[in-house]
Amino acid sequence: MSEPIKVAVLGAAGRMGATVVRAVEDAPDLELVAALDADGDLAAVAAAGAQVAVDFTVPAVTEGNVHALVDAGIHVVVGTTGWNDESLARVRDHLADRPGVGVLVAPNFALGAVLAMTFAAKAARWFESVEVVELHHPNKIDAPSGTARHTASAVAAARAAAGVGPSPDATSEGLDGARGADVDGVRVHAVRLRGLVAHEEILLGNAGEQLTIRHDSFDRVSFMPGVLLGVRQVGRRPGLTVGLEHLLDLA
Ligand SMILES: NC(=O)C1=CN([C@@H]2O[C@H](COP(=O)(O)OP(=O)(O)OC[C@H]3O[C@@H](n4cnc5c(N)ncnc54)[C@H](OP(=O)(O)O)[C@@H]3O)[C@@H](O)[C@H]2O)C=CC1
Ligand SMILES: O=C(O)C1=N[C@H](C(=O)O)C[C@H](O)C1
Repeated sequence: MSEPIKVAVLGAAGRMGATVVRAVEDAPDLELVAALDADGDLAAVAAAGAQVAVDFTVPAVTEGNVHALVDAGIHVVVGTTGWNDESLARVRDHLADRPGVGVLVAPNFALGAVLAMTFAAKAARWFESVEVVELHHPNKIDAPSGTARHTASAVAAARAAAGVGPSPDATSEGLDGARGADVDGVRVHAVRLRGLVAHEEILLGNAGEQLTIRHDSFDRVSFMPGVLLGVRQVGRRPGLTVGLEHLLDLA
């Protein structure tokens, strides 16, 4: 058997980070060499000989972590949300100067969530109306979720490519926020409720019919197969990859 991949986890005391630490420790082909939290020194990741770092921290620090790790020649798997076109472009530019280094940014590592997004994008051109509802635990700091943003963008791109116009909406008065956030022209609604983990519904409507695509993560272990797939593959994918769908042959 070949040498195990040396892995560091950033945000290791968090809900996701702690789950990733356990998953890496349980994987015979991976070796946990560093586990850092907010008070940790990023230099410890390179000092420990990490080949791949997994980032589940907070939107305010994740981009800085990625740039520092890329400088150190360490591949990065990022689950932290809050990324946008500009921050992704900065990482893509940085990687152009570091050939051989791979970064995977995925808003959702649950296989079912990736499939739900893919199915929604495929269905979107055939329906007059599409809206996205995401439902999460109330400790989540960003809204709407990274998954919902990624889904809405994919739906919008698929509709634009097919020449389908915006969902009909006669709303001309009401309270601010009642129609949710506008992501590339697709309405996205965020629910925060004690007891939930991570859930998403894509509602697609035509006259006389509705298709609902729903995914539920009941436990954070649901994200682990995708995270470990990313850890195993990121070193073989130089440059920036956005979305787990690219590793699943679904893009
Ligand atoms: N891609 C995916 O599949 C998934 C993505 N997520 C995303 O992952 C992120 C984390 O979620 P979750 O685990 O629930 O959040 P938590 O708040 O539980 O965890 C975040 C952790 O990061 C730590 N942290 C803050 N700053 C730093 C830093 N500079 N270096 C290292 N660690 C730091 C925090 O420490 P402290 O509390 O001390 O500040 C905390 O322990 C979110 O953006 C969430 O949206 C979540 C689930 C799945
Ligand atoms: O914060 C969470 O919990 C989650 N965050 C990700 C997101 O914002 O999409 C993924 C999943 O929904 C869980």
